[in-house]
Amino acid sequence: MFNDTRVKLQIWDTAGQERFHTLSTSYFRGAQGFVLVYDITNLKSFQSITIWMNDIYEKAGDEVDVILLGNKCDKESERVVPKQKGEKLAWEYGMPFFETSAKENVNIEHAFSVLTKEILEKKSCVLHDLDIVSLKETKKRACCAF
Ligand SMILES: Nc1nc2c(ncn2[C@@H]2O[C@H](COP(=O)(O)OP(=O)(O)OP(=O)(O)O)[C@@H](O)[C@H]2O)c(=O)[nH]1
Repeated sequence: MFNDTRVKLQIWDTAGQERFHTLSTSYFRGAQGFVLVYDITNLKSFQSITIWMNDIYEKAGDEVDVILLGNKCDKESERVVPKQKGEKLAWEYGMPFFETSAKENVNIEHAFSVLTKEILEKKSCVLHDLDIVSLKETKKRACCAF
């Protein structure tokens, strides 16, 4: 629930396709938000984030909302990606960042709430803009009719 509005999320998991970098463009088309997840115990997964960001910008546009998650934060002893590196990367792209643990349910709900809120805020902005456009158009038509 956001401001008394019930929101239904439709979440698509890439189900391993990302390993071959063969994600169908239908994953990007029409998506309003992206959750980019790396594994804090796997450097390669962190390094791939930049490639995915470029893909998202290219295929979904730079207006789309993205959040970055460093998952498996319960495995502190196996960590190879410092938290600051995740924070810095997220800062460079201007996106929210959280370390999460899907296993221990750390920050998962919060992360999705933040993404949902960003999407909703953007949507209400667009609707507001559309209102302004249609108002202007109505006025113009009225003017021409005289
Ligand atoms: N310790 C720990 N293990 C996790 C966490 N999240 C996922 N795992 C484990 O990591 C492995 C991979 O998890 P998946 O959810 O299949 O990861 P994925 O990247 O979505 O895998 P694909 O769907 O094949 O792309 C599984 O063994 C999970 O149990 C976490 O937060 N902590």
